[in-house]
Amino acid sequence: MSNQETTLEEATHRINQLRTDLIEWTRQYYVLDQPTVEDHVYDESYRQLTELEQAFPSLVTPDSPTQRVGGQVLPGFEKVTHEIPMLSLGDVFSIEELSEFDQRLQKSVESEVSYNAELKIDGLAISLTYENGVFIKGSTRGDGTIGEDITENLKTVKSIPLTLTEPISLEVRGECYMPTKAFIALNKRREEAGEATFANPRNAAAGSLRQLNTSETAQRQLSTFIYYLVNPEQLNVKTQSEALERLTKLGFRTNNESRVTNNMTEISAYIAEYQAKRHDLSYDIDGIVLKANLFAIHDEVGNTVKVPKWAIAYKFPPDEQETIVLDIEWTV
Ligand SMILES: NC(=O)c1cc2c(=O)c3cc(F)ccc3oc2nc1N
Repeated sequence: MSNQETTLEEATHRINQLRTDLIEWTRQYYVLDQPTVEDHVYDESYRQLTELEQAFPSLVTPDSPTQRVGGQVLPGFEKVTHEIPMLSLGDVFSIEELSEFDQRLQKSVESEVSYNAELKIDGLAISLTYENGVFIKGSTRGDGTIGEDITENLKTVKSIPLTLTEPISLEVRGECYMPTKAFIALNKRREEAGEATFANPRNAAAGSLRQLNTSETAQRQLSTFIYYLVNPEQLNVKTQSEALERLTKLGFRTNNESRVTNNMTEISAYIAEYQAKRHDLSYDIDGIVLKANLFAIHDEVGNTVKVPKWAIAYKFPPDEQETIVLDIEWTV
């Protein structure tokens, strides 16, 4: 075999090994929050992969970790139509209103309604589409029907898998957010650079995803929690709690603070627990989301034009910490 072929074969073998390692290490660090290798080990492998791909461009694949860095400056964002509208959640602001929602829903269906209770992440709603297990499109909610194609920016978000653990085609939805630590560091950098700071992590995440310079997005340390499987029957999943388990197995980052609750007592306890824990979390939440756990109930009660009738968001009252910050800003 000529020298070139041998190195091509070696390169193929070496690239596959590096890619497998880097994809697994990325998943452990960014999806599971359980890194197993030191940064310098990751960086050295990444450097070798980049070098080999530059020497053998034909060996680059869409799921290679090197495809995440962005580095393009986009002319703008294409529009995307959501085949299935991306709705918003109805809001309630008290346990009484929540109880009324629960009673209304219990009355409109025969079976006992149990809810999957989830933290309401304060970020930006996104939709991710995969074809045969490969990430092909990501978009914002927009007005629920028309969103913006931000695929290139979402590729830089390391908790978003570029390939799934199974070669299936599906759409999922979730929240893209900026962790509190990343938000504080970003605002510090911006302040030092004499740039305007972001008011909160949600605005920072939105601003980061709307960057036309994708390498800027790549530096914003965004993360995700995926919470919605658009076609659960496709995967033969019957409840929201099962859907979250399935999404995790497929390689998505899901929030593991969610819990099935069977009555208002358990719901109130969950709300009290996370209202107390709110500032110990590494990300902002602005409430709790309750979803009828059984998908059969979703089909039975359906949606209004704007919101699902099988889910509700309970918003936390603004806590003193936020009001103090507002006062300081106001006086300044
Ligand atoms: N911010 C959130 O953490 C969060 C948001 C939504 C939604 O916006 C949402 C909107 C729908 F039409 C249906 C289900 C949903 O479930 C959701 N679940 C969540 N955990």
